[in-house]
Amino acid sequence: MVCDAKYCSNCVLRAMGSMPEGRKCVTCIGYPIDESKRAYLGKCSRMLKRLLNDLEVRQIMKAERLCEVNQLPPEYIYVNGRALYHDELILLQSCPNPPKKLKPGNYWYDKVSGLWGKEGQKPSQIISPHLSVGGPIKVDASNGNTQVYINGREITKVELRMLKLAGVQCAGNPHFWVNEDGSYQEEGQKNTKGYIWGKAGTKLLCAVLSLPVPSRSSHPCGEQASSMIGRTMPEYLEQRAIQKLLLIGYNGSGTSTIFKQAKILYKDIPFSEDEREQIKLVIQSHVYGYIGILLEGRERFEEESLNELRQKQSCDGLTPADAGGKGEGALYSICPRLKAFSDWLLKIMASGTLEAIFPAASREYAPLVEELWSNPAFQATYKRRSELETLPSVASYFLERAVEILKPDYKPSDVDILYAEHVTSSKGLSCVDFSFPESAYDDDADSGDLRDSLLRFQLIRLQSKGFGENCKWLEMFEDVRIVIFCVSLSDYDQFSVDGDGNVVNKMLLSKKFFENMVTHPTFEQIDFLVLLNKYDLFEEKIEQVPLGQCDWFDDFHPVISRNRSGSNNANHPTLGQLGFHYIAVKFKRLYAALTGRKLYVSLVKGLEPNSVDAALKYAREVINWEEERPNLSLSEYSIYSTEASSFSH
Ligand SMILES: Nc1nc2c(ncn2[C@@H]2O[C@H](COP(=O)(O)OP(=O)(O)OP(=O)(O)O)[C@@H](O)[C@H]2O)c(=O)[nH]1
Ligand SMILES: [Mg+2]
Repeated sequence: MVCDAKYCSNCVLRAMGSMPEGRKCVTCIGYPIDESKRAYLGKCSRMLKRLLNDLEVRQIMKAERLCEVNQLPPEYIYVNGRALYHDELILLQSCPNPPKKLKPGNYWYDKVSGLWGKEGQKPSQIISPHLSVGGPIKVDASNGNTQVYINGREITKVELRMLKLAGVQCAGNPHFWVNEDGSYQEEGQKNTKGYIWGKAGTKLLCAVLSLPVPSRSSHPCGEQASSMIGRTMPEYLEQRAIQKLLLIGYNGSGTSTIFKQAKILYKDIPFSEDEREQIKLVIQSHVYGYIGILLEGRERFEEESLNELRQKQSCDGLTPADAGGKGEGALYSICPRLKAFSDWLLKIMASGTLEAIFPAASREYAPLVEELWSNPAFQATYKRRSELETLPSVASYFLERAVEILKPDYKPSDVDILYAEHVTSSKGLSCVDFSFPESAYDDDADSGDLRDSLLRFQLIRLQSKGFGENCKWLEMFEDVRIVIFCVSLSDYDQFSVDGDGNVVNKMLLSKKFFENMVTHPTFEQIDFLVLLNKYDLFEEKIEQVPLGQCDWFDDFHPVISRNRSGSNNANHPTLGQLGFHYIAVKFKRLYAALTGRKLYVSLVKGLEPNSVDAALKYAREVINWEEERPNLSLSEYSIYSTEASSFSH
């Protein structure tokens, strides 16, 4: 702790004596510690644990942390440009919500709101307000250049971005007065204009932007999804910066599926009770929607078969009355009660208010759905569901269990949630933080594995629909460690309408989006990992539909061995494997041509947990390689500094 001496396990106890101040040579006792070692205070080494019993270790570590001489010297802490006095430091450390991991250095503190940060940097935390410590805050405390002010401090770009996204009017260089609860007003005015952290979305934004939000103790009822971030972890883990992974992809590429998989894989409670209740309603309204599509189809089939019947009759010279209007057309006809239900449902769907009928609908109509499901006309329609273009392919998964799902006491399973569409986030932005669980099977090196299990990651999913014309607000993701770009392999024969109203191949739309992203200035220095997703569908499809359906792939001429018969033999790759490698190379070449850099590519089956797990671990590897490069020359100390790691390139 003091002199950097190192001892072998035979001498260590003799050299340190009874350790009244923790680990120090006998001659160093009474002297302050080396500040660069402060982070190790109270964290016992393995060697000492071997030499002493549990109780002894605990006592020594406690002494090391708490003894007078090992405490932070107040004169090393500057707040708003002035060194602290002893009492001020005590006040700061003993307040209900103290700065985390206080180290010697220069800090700024906004006493009104409690915002706290390192001098020249954006806020890192919101601590207890109104503490009388340090000098008055300076305008340039955080080195902002936005001409927008909070409590006399010019705020940073990232804070301004957050304010704008949170809906705070920032035109005309305003000076805001922000209180500890987030209520704000313009300077010189009396009215509170709103609450900065009031909306759930704002907390999420702050999490993504690495900006602090008020701690739960000051907001006992403000339990939000994102306020879990950084709070469920033991404090020592927070010493490391969170590694952000940005997950993007063209519509339907599978980003929300991968996001949900990550939650299911890595969170003890992937979805809270509240979330499940919400998701249940979404799933139920989808199922009503699918039933509506089938009912619409039923009307069409009924009409078609009636028309056919009429044609046949007029050919035979009969009038409809002669035939009695019955016959084949009846296959698709339903009784008046079900017809009334059908009319009602189709009307609700047409008016776009399907979601509004919940949760009342599940109580009222569950028995009718049951009756409908066992109705022959409905079943006949269900058999022809592949003819209904608007029915998504996941519909069958839910429709098979429609009766159960539409009951009021239905509880969605994780797999239901995985398959359900549009349950991730309404705003197109969602994030989840996690650590890879320690695994006994993973690697041989146990310490490496442990280290990895302590690393924190944040997966941020951004829906492509939310991107503005020029992707301006992508800037807020400048500190992500990797961009995971998801592509649906099965899109190569699909078409969609682009922004200009043209019908374009979806793989080409994905490619265009990829080009826009990799050349975006924000991502200039950031690695990309392309996930070629939906490999399960692709494998099947490529056997039926040539890859050349997409113009970009028109030079795919695989050499197919005669006896490939779908085997996984490396000498006889399947058509699916050949196609995957071909497309991977296409993306790699495109990326190299645009950026001159190396692209990482991986194959994924989004609906299979193991596959997503492997893909995200691959992303972690890429980050690790990247990290080892610039950090080789830095001292051990910098590993623990949250600033040094990601922003050095
Ligand atoms: N068969 C198969 N289906 C998948 C796979 N990954 C995703 N899907 C399905 O593809 C559909 C679209 O996936 P999403 O995860 O919603 O895609 P998205 O990127 O969120 O797209 P948007 O919701 O349009 O933004 C869903 O019905 C998924 O269940 C996969 O690997 N295999
Ligand atoms: Mg989706």
